[in-house]
Amino acid sequence: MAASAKGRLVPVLAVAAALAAVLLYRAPFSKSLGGEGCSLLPHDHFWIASDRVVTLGRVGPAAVEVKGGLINAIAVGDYRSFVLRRPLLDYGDAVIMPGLIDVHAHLDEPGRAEWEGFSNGTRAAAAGGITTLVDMPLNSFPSTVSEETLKLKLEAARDKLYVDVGFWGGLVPENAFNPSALEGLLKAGVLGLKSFMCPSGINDFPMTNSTHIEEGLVTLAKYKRSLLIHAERIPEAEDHDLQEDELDPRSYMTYLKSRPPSWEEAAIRDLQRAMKDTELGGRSEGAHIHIVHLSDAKTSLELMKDAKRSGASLSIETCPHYLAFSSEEVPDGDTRFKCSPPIRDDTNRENLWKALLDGHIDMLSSDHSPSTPDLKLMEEGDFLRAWGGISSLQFVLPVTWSYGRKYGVTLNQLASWWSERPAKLAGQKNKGAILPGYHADIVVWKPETEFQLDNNHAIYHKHQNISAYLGKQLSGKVLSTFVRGNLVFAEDKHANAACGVPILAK
Ligand SMILES: NC(=O)N[C@H]1NC(=O)NC1=O
Ligand SMILES: [Zn+2]
Ligand SMILES: [Zn+2]
Repeated sequence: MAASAKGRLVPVLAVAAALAAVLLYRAPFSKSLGGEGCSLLPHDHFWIASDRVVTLGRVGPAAVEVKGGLINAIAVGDYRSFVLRRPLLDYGDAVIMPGLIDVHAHLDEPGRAEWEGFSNGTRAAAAGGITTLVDMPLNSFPSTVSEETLKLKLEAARDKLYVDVGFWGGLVPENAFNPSALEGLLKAGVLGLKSFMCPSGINDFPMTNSTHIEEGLVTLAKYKRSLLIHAERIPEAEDHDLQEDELDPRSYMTYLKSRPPSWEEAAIRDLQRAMKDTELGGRSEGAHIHIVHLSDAKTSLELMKDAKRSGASLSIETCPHYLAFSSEEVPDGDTRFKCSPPIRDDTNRENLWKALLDGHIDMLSSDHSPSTPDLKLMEEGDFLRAWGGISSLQFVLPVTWSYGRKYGVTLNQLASWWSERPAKLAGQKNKGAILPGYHADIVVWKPETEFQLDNNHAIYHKHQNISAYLGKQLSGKVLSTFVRGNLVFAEDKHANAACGVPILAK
């Protein structure tokens, strides 16, 4: 009777309730683990449920039916009183949320697999509840700037992906004025393009100016794809108040002053025409500009708010390290915190949170950009010469949650910043939410579980000691990660086979 009462809520349950043969797993479910191959579960059709399922804009008890890699049905309400025909993974009060989509990660393969690589990087992603990531076109060698180099990426990725991976291509001076080369790259399947407005630190990925960008956008408009921009530019009349002999390269302040907010501001000002071009009726209507890793929460942000108000197709991301850390707390010589644009002061950090909560910053990404430890120059602690990039991929969920609790961050906001909006940016129509018909890309996690991120913690990065988060106390443990219905990570174990797929735009 109880089941039929619930049947009013979700009719599918009335059908399920009539069927016998209940198989119930209660997580943790060690005995059920050990599936061969792609999934730690030996099932293709099952239900997962908990008291906190993030779906349909709400959080509450629900059961999610997974069938053939897709979400088949969602039954909201007191699922424990239902009788379900298929195996049910009952996660109790853990959170069931759409898997995270990280639109900004550097996996560095081919060419620099010793920095990270597809296998380690996607295992770290799975362990962190990330079910899709989009790889940046630089830091691998060669950079992904042509149809041919995309092919090399795909070859290098074969059989190494534990989560699904898409690819951004590079917009560089060599292809920016060559629409047929760009079309070749877009047709080959990159989800969009990425360019730098300052030196990237990678020789075969030169910077573009605003003219290159305006031209590239015209081609992107035809394909309705996005241009991601690293927006920092060295202003022409840089009045360096830094005297060479005053520089202490171990001081974080030296590094901070060497890349002031005016660099971000100069780039955004340069982009004003390009942003205008994306408006309805503009030269590049249909294209979209996405500013990666915003650090300056002041003038750069205000300029972009204006552009959005005028109708530009524009989105903004920031990264957990800009929300978690402030320049005041970066220890001198600790180059694990070096990234560009730099982590700024505490007031700026507060303003970034405010902009995110107010909806002016649209989404989050990791900008996971590790290197080998030697390039971090940890012994010298030289901020000016060390590799700039924060290693963080596995920890973005607990970091966002742990540092966001003070600001009252909700699970729905996490799902919007980490799944729904990134899916849209990457053009993934069936990812980014728990909804019928969508890919069963799901993270199950316990927000309340605290852990110390120390050397005893299983870290799947190639070089765990370069992560800026090491030593931090975090809250939020990932229990299970599903990619298209495959249980790819559970109980600190990965599935045997890497069954993530490359995502190519059509
Ligand atoms: N090349 C590269 O990964 N650069 C990244 N690192 C960083 O800190 N900011 C970036 O853009
Ligand atoms: Zn960048
Ligand atoms: Zn980056």
